[in-house]
Amino acid sequence: MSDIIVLEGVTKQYRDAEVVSNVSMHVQEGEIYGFLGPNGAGKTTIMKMILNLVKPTMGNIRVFQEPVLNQSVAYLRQIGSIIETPVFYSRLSAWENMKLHCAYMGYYDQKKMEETLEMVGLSSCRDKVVSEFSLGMKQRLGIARAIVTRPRLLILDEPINGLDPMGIRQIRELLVSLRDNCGTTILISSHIITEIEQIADEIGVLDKGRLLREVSMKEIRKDAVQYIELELDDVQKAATVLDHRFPELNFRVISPSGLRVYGIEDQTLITRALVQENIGILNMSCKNDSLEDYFMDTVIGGGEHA
Ligand SMILES: Nc1ncnc2c1ncn2[C@@H]1O[C@H](COP(=O)(O)OP(=O)(O)OP(=O)(O)O)[C@@H](O)[C@H]1O
Repeated sequence: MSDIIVLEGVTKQYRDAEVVSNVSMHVQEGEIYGFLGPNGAGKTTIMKMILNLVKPTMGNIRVFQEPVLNQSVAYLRQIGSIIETPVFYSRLSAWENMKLHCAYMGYYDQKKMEETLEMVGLSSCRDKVVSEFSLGMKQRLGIARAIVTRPRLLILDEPINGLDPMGIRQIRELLVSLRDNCGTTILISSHIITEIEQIADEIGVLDKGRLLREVSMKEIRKDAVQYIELELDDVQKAATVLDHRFPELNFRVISPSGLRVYGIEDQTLITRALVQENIGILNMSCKNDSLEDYFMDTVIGGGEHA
């Protein structure tokens, strides 16, 4: 697979603030690349630079193997995007907005437009004016507009903002199907890490403008640590008991009622000890480290540069 987006040593400075610092990243053709980072990490700024909406202060960006600065507008015809909140002609209907967008992109395919509105669940509201749309409906329309031309590359900044659980699931399935059936490459940011975990092939973790990690989901799953999570009626007492009885045990209190025990095969030893001390076990489950754990460890641990 070839790289469809490459950033080399990209920095963006606004006055005296460096909001993106020396970022190098690679998005391969046909993959879903999940962009994670706390508020203000620089995700939107990087997406804007890829779309040539903002110029980098330093460094190189190549899209489809060509430097962005040398590209003609034609390269934008191969990209669908949502950056921040999508904006529409609010007095026009969903259908009219789609038509205008297609005309602007030099693409008119009525069947595809109908199919796309169906894919995002908006067929029944196609003639409604956008000013009467809810936030979630506008978000769906933004996604429809981004994918109607079946672009080679999709850049989606927080596309599931404001969607209800069914909408989130529909969009998740839609993105996976675009990757699997149309070979679309997708760069997506979201604060809903569990959603990214379900669809991404590669992850980039950004914090304070620096790319801390670039890693495949396969790699994250391979290294995922197994642990037992216990919900208890007295976590502090449980921690004292475990400390005394099993001095070598690796465990961590994670919330006022939760405790995690790592690297243990026989959980009965622990549960028996807790029950003997009259500690109530409200819930117990065996889990793997999630992408959220990886993200928290990377950002809070201030992981090394990718
Ligand atoms: N035009 C601008 N002028 C000055 N500073 C800016 C400008 N645009 C963004 N910034 C700053 O750049 C930093 C990164 O912003 P950016 O929107 O890229 O972050 P983000 O990771 O997308 O955040 P969020 O998850 O909150 O959307 C922020 O500190 C922001 O205030």
